[in-house]
Amino acid sequence: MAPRVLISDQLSDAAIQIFKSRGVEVDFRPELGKDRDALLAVIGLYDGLAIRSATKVTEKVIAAATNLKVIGRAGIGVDNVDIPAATAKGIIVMNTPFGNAITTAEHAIAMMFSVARQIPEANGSTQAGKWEKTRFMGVEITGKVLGLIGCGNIGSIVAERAIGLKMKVLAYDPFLTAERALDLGVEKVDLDGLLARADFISLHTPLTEKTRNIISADALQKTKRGVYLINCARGGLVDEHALRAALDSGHVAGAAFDVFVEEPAKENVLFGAPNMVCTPHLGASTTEAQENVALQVAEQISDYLVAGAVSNALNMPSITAEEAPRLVPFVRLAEQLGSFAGQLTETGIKAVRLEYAGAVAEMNTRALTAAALTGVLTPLLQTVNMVSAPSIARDRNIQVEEVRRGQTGAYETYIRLTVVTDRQERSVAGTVFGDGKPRIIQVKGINMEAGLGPHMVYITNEDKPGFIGRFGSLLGDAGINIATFNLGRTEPGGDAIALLEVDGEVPADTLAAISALPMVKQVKPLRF
Ligand SMILES: NC(=O)c1ccc[n+]([C@@H]2O[C@H](COP(=O)([O-])OP(=O)(O)OC[C@H]3O[C@@H](n4cnc5c(N)ncnc54)[C@H](O)[C@@H]3O)[C@@H](O)[C@H]2O)c1
Ligand SMILES: O=C(O)CC[C@@H](O)C(=O)O
Repeated sequence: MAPRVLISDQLSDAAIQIFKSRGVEVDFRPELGKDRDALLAVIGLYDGLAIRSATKVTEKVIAAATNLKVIGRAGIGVDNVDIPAATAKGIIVMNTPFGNAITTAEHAIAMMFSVARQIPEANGSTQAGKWEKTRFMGVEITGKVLGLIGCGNIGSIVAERAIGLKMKVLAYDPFLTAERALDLGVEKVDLDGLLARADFISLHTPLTEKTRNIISADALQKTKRGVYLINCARGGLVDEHALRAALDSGHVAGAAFDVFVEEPAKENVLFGAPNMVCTPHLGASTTEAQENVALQVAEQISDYLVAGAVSNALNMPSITAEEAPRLVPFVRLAEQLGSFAGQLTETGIKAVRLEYAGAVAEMNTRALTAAALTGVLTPLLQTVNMVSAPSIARDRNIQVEEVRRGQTGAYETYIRLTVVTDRQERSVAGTVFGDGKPRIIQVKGINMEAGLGPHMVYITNEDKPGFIGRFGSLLGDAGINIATFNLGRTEPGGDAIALLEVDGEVPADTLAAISALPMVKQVKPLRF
């Protein structure tokens, strides 16, 4: 059945064409972004959801989204999506991090000129027939200092444009490296240094607990008298009440805001302040940017739903469309190894260690580790997948370790998974053969070779004569057919293991009878 996607915000037509051309069924219902109850009523029908900023994907929406696999944000900010809730439910959240960056940077520059020359007010006054030539005295930006708070995708484009306009650019961004600052031609400074020196300040960070009110009343006091403030990033980065006071007192000469604490901003403390320029979150609103983000989001959602490729996900490692087909058998192997160990683990897990050797060490091991953790956790939890497993492991303080090395043994590819509990370490290793099928090749360091089917039985026993015959009779008496039988042992007469595929579920009394055989140490039915 073709996957179904809902577009619940205004998105360029380009997205619809892409979905259709990829064989994805698409419903374009932008009215649902503003009607939560209507969205709740239908969201259960969809595998994918494409949004901009109007749709609020809350915990409640996610709880109702029983089939949803992916949420794609045509844009950058994902503050309208409850990512922890989506992650916990195994839903991928993607954005399009570059598609509207130039457009938004241009908006910030346009806002800087607008406020420096009071263009909106001068426009209103002129068209009202007032011709107030002496009222609108502006400032030049040439030679002025622009302070950027946040110098990522958009901030760095603003920096390039501002340098082209002959401004001196300072940047405060804890994640900006000295090399990148040098490349961009900006001076990396601390926040207080920026506040003290900037003639214009432009914000380009996400809204986080660290950046909320980064421009507070206190920060405003540290700025130069006559400073201009531009915010085309997120409402909440600036304390709006403190800014209003600073505009009224004339300490801040002007401010240009595209974003507000509450949106849509129908009323706001900043409205009507002296030299305040406002736009209704138009930063990304150009034909070019909207086409870019719509195309990108539709491609990303389709790639995931149709081919399993993951790009620009905020809660899952990326998997390219090219690598997806090669990765799939290893994802299956990693998940099976995890599931094998997870089903045998009965006490709290302290750590999971993954060793990748040979060609698989060069693959996307983050994705494989996510698959292995899914396998480990699935027997313990109701719903877990590659999206939610790493965060569940983190929440439960399970230490996850990855080791990668070249080929060491006979197998071209080799993955060993070890689960560490308070009581013991249990490891299981596997490979993928040329037929693309995963095989188990080692359990507890004992070599063997077994494929995994839906019903398996795992036995540890002493390597003594008579075990196979008695064990086979017990299964035969219960009417259970053996499909495959694989054995391994440390040494003749030492520890032995048996891994069988059977054609149905083994009844509990048969398992009990097997477990009562004198040489048997452990019997465990496994499901895959
Ligand atoms: N107005 C609009 O329509 C519009 C359009 C696109 C993006 N945006 C917003 O613009 C902002 C920037 O987007 P981007 O694509 O450049 O993001 P980005 O992730 O590329 O850059 C953000 C930068 O902020 C920095 N940063 C994080 N925490 C910081 C802190 N405490 N102090 C200083 N810097 C910090 C990061 O290191 C990063 O370099 C986002 O909030 C995004 O949602 C708005
Ligand atoms: O979709 C929009 O118009 C705004 C997008 C912008 O806020 C973003 O974060 O990408």
